[in-house]
Amino acid sequence: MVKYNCLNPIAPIGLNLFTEKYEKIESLESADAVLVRSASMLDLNLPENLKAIARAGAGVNNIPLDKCAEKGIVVFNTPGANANGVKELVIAGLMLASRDIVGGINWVQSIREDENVAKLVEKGKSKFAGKEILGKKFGVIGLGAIGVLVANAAKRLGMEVYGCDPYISVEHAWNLSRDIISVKTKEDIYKECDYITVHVPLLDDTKKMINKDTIAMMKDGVVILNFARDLLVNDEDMEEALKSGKVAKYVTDFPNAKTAGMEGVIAIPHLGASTEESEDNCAVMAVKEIKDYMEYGIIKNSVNYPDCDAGVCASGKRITINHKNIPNMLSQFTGTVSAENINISNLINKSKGDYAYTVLDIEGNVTDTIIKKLNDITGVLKVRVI
Ligand SMILES: NC(=O)c1ccc[n+]([C@@H]2O[C@H](COP(=O)([O-])OP(=O)(O)OC[C@H]3O[C@@H](n4cnc5c(N)ncnc54)[C@H](O)[C@@H]3O)[C@@H](O)[C@H]2O)c1
Ligand SMILES: O=C(O)CC[C@@H](O)C(=O)O
Repeated sequence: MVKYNCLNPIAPIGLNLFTEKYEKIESLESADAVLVRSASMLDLNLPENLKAIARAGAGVNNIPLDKCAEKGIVVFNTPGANANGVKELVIAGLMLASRDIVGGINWVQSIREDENVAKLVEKGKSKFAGKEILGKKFGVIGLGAIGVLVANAAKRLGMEVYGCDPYISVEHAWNLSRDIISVKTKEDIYKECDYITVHVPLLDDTKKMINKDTIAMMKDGVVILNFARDLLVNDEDMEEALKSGKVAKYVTDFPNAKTAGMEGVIAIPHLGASTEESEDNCAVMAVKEIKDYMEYGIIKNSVNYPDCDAGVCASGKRITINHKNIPNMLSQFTGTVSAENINISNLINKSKGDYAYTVLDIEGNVTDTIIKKLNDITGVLKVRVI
C-alpha cells in the first residue's frame, strides 16, 4: 500500500486516479508521497520513508529542494498546468491598472443608497478615467509556460510586446508568436516598456530583481505586474517609486504585510491558479507523476532529479537508486548485482546537477544482501525495489 498525504486540498479529479493500492493518510509521518500546493514545507521534518513530493503548481520555493534531493526524495511540479489561469488574471490585472475599475466600483458602492445615483455617476465618473492599452509597449520577463501565453495574448490585444528570457526552452520558443520582439537583456525591457510583467521563478538571482536601480531605468508612470512571487520585488523601493509617481501602479498576486495596504498597489489574493480548470489540471498531472514514480520508477517533471523513463519493467524486478552524481557509481551498482550472479537486463542512468538516478532491471530476486550493499555505497541516497 502506498500512503500519501495532502498538505493542501487537491482536486478530487486528480485524487480519484489513485487506485486501491493507495491510501490517503492525514499525517506526513508515515507518508510515501506528498501532494502540496502553496503550503510551506521548508521547516517540516521529512520522514525517512518519504519518496516523492508533487507540487500541484509551478513554483517550488515552498519546498526544500536540496534537502529533499539529499534524502533521495524526488520533487515534481506540474509545468504549464495552471498557465492559462494565470494568463487570464494577468490580462485582468493589466486592465485593472489601466482603467480605475476598482476605484470606480468602490465609489459606486459608496453612493449606492443615493436616489440620484445615476446622475452622480455621470457627474463624477471622470475621476476614474484611464488609459487604453492598444499600441502601448508591454514587456514580459520570463518566457516560460505563463510568459509565452501572456505575451501572445497581449499582442493579440494590440500591444507592442517585448520578451526577455535568456534560458527560454525550445518548446516555449516554438509557441511564442513571431510578432513578439525578443530582447537580450531585462534592461531593454526596463527602458522601453510602459507595462512590465514578471514570470520568472523565485531564485537567488531573481530575488528583488525589481528594485530602486532597475526602477530608475524605467519610464515615468510605468505599470508593474507581479504574478510570480512577492520576493521578486523590493517592497521598500516600490513604495518610494509609487509615492513619487515613477511607478503608476503595482499589481501583485502576492500581497504581504508591506504591500497589502500600500497606496498605488492593486493587491489580488494569490488567485492566479485558483480556477477549477487549473486546479484540476495540476491535480491530475501531480497524481500521474506520483503514480508513475511509485509504480514504475519513472521520473517526469522533477525539479531536483533528472527525468528518467525506463518504461515498464519487462523482466524480474526493478531496482531504482537515487544517488550523488559522482564518479564510479555505476560500476559499483553493477558489481554488486553481478557478484550475486544476477543478470541485468536493462540499465538507465541519468544525472541533473549534483544528483543522479539509476534504474536496474534484473533477472532474478533482489536479496537483502544486494539492497544492503547498494545502500552502503557512499553517495547512495535511496534504494527502492519495485
Ligand atoms: N500567481 C500564481 O498563482 C502563479 C501560478 C503559477 C506560477 N506562478 C509563478 O510564476 C512563475 C513562472 O511560472 P511558469 O509556469 O511560467 O514557469 P516556467 O518554468 O514555465 O517559466 C519560467 C521561465 O522563467 C525563465 N527564467 C528563469 N530565470 C530567469 C531570469 N533570470 N531572467 C529571465 N527569465 C528567467 C525560465 O527560462 C523559464 O522560461 C513560477 O515560478 C511561479 O513562481 C504563479
Ligand atoms: O496552488 C496555488 O494556488 C498557486 C500556485 C502557484 O503559485 C504556482 O506557483 O503554481
